[in-house]
Amino acid sequence: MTNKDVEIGAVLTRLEETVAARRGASADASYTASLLAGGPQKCAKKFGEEAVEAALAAVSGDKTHISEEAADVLYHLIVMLNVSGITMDDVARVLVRREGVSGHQEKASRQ
Ligand SMILES: N=c1c2ncn([C@@H]3O[C@H](COP(=O)(O)OP(=O)(O)OP(=O)(O)O)[C@@H](O)[C@H]3O)c2ncn1[C@@H]1O[C@H](COP(=O)(O)O)[C@@H](O)[C@H]1O
Repeated sequence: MTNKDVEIGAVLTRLEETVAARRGASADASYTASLLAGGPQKCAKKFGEEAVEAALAAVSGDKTHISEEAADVLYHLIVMLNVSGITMDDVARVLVRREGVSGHQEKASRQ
């Protein structure tokens, strides 16, 4: 495995492409296809469960467990975004817009 193979942007892009390619695949052969077939509700439920599991892992302090649960969260986030018609580029654009804006500053601007 090279450094480029594990570069987070490249990994997430490959995962997003794999998830998109599973649309319409057999739910028996593909776990992703089974989630997508369940629609936004099923994907959101699964994402929520994985997010809670990651939070519990963070409290445990076990670094391997945290990394594994975080990977589950990212996978389920990408599935949930796909079923909602949102791309990672859409999310990236929001993050870029926020760059340099403190959370405190952003919150104050809403009040
Ligand atoms: N990255 C992942 C990935 N991370 C987690 N998971 C699955 O997410 C599920 C996590 O849910 P749980 O821990 O609650 O396990 P579970 O109880 O078996 O799940 P449920 O029956 O409750 O849905 C497990 O089944 C994991 O295998 C993933 N499944 C697939 N991928 C990627 O998606 C690709 C395509 O997978 P398929 O669609 O299955 O071909 C794979 O090659 C991987 O790259």
